[in-house]
Amino acid sequence: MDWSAARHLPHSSVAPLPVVTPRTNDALGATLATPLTARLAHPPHDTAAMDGYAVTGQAPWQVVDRVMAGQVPRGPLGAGQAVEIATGAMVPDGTDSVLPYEHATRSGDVVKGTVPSGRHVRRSGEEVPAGTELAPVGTRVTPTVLALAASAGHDTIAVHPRPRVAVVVTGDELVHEGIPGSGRIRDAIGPMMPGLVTWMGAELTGVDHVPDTGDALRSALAAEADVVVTTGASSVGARDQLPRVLTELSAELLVNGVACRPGHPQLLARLGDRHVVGMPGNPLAALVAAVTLLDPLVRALAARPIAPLAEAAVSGEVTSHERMTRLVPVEVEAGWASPVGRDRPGMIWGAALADALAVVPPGWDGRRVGLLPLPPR
Ligand SMILES: Nc1nc2c(c(=O)[nH]1)N[C@H]1C(S)=C(S)[C@@H](COP(=O)(O)OP(=O)(O)OC[C@H]3O[C@@H](n4cnc5c(N)ncnc54)[C@H](O)[C@@H]3O)O[C@H]1N2
Ligand code: MOO
Repeated sequence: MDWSAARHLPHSSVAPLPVVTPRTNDALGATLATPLTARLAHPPHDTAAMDGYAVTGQAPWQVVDRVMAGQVPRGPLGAGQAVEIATGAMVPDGTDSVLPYEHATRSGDVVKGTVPSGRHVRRSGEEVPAGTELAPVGTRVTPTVLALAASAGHDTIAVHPRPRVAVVVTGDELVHEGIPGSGRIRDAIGPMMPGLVTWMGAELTGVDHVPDTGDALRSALAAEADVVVTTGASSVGARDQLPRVLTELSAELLVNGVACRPGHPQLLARLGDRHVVGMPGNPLAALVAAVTLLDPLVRALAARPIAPLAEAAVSGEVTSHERMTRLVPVEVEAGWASPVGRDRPGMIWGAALADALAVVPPGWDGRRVGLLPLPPR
């Protein structure tokens, strides 16, 4: 399948996860499924914007009370009266303005000073009338959206949750610490995935290492998750079990091979209510599959749109392939993309020094490239 078609496929073929209503504070990273509206006005009552005196009528004023934050004034303010007041405290009915301490002269219970009418009083609903739509459906719940939801009175919010992603690393040759012995290599993809999955906005349920057998892969695919990502075992070798196991499980193959370099043997399959992303074992090829299929899948499940590609002019040597889209690790600076090299499929070195993967389609005109961002360096 064409690279761009593969990247866009999750948005036409995969429905968002069902709506849930977690406690507001637990909804970080999810996507609003209903518009966020103000359940209360902001400010909720007339409040002082400065520490000083709430006053009404002409100076001098008689100080009759004191209202600190969270307290309710005992009664309305009459002409010639003042109450000492804290920023954010509720002003008494009848308050005209707040005279800041800096502009006030007090002797005993009498205060003097000048303040224009209406100054330093925030009126109820002046910033947000109750019922206002604050954020539309599809908004990602960021830390500031959480703050907004809480201040608007929401104890729970309706969201599409962050997809749960389980990572399954195959490869009998892999070791996870020390210097590998003959025939063995260090696992590079297992360490890459947690940060990548979290950066994409999904929730990692775990990274499992399984032997290269059909049985092990089959039971790993049953992980409790919305998406199971496998690495390795995707090609046509004697121990490359994934295509066979998916056929045995009657999985529906949505993408089976993508016309890109590296990362050709990547796949996307539906298995009941879960999805499987099969990533090649070569580490750069795995990264390509993660940004080509996994990131759009996570977004589709989370009801978020696919990210539009930024563009850059190219400085340095980049060649296109006659049939395949090439994905080339580049540094990006001031609108220019420069290849960093060290980009053979088995090497993760170049990608580790890159800001993005440049998208070089077949028949590229040699001018601008699309950029798939990598996690910030
Ligand atoms: N006859 C063919 N052979 C291959 C083809 C093909 O079309 N016909 N495609 C090649 C391409 S392209 C790729 S990419 C790989 C994909 O292979 P698999 O996904 O089956 O992965 P493995 O065979 O298990 O491993 C490939 C390579 O990557 C190393 N590897 C695996 N896992 C890790 C890891 N977690 N960390 C670091 N390195 C890893 C592994 O040792 C192999 O060197 O197939 C080609 N072959
Ligand atoms: O897809 Mo493979 O990455 O070219 O080695």
